[in-house]
Amino acid sequence: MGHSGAVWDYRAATEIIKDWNGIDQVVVRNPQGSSVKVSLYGGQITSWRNEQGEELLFTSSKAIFKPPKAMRGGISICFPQFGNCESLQQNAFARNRIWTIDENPPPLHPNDSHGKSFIDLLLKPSEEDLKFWPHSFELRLRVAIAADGDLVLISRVRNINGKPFSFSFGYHTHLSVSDISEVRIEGLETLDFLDNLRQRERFTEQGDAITFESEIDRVYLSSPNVIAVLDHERKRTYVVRKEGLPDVVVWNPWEKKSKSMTDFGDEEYKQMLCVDGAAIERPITLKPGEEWTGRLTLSVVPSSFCSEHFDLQGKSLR
Ligand SMILES: O=P(O)(O)OC[C@H]1O[C@H](O)[C@H](O)[C@@H](O)[C@@H]1O
Repeated sequence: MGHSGAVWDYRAATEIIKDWNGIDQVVVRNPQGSSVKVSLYGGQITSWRNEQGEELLFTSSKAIFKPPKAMRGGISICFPQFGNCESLQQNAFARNRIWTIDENPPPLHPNDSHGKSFIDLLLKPSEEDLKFWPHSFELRLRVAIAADGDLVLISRVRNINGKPFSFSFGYHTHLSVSDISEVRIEGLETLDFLDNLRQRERFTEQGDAITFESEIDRVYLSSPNVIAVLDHERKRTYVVRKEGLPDVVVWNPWEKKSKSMTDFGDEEYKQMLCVDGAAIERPITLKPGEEWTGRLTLSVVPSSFCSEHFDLQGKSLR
């Protein structure tokens, strides 16, 4: 769809296409040509491209585009649980449900206006969902592509239940990298983390920036709101800004685990790094009628913008 006249009309900036299973997928473009795709299956972000049309998120060549699993790649919305617990499937279940387009969402905070290229999605629990997670909620997701190409995700969870409930949440984000051994994360140094590879034992990060030479699956706790993922080979840096999401999960399955995953190529761990803004250690509790908001903004900047300058670029989270 094109747009008519001088005014950028967000309806014209969105296009509905069918995804791999005939499920609707919304493509949102900004006037500069950056785009994001979101599937109504899981509210999963399946693509984020810059003005040059370059894909910025990783998707496995072996991804299985079929419910009931989430597609291996992009960004999946993990709610009401990020991680494992006995009653629910790992990282489930919002990412395995069909969402709807929210034509008339309650207004967002005025600071949450990111131009006019956006779409709003909504998930409510089915009767079946309520049997194993008996808490009525509304989960809203705003997906926006800002004028500068930033990808903005705003999730809102509202308790429409008679009783309080608690949940964890995560944006399970697969970044596309040139070579994992050339990548480092800045912003997590000296933090405490739970090591999922060692029964969630708590450790303190020692070194400088985080680099990769083996499998990693950690929940960094109470992290700063801005984190940088530097890709030396591509000379570009992902800047992750978050709000309401104190924790960061860092995951790479490395060689051995990759080989055991049916929906992931044996060598693909080299081109992927998951850096997930999340709320895990302290679950969010909502009383009846209360609402929680979790915001994530992803930007890509040339690596020549060194990390100390991130806060000087005039980019705030909102
Ligand atoms: O296979 P998935 O359910 O998408 O999970 C993939 C990974 O997600 C998170 O990063 C968890 O910390 C990992 O333990 C998990 O293996």
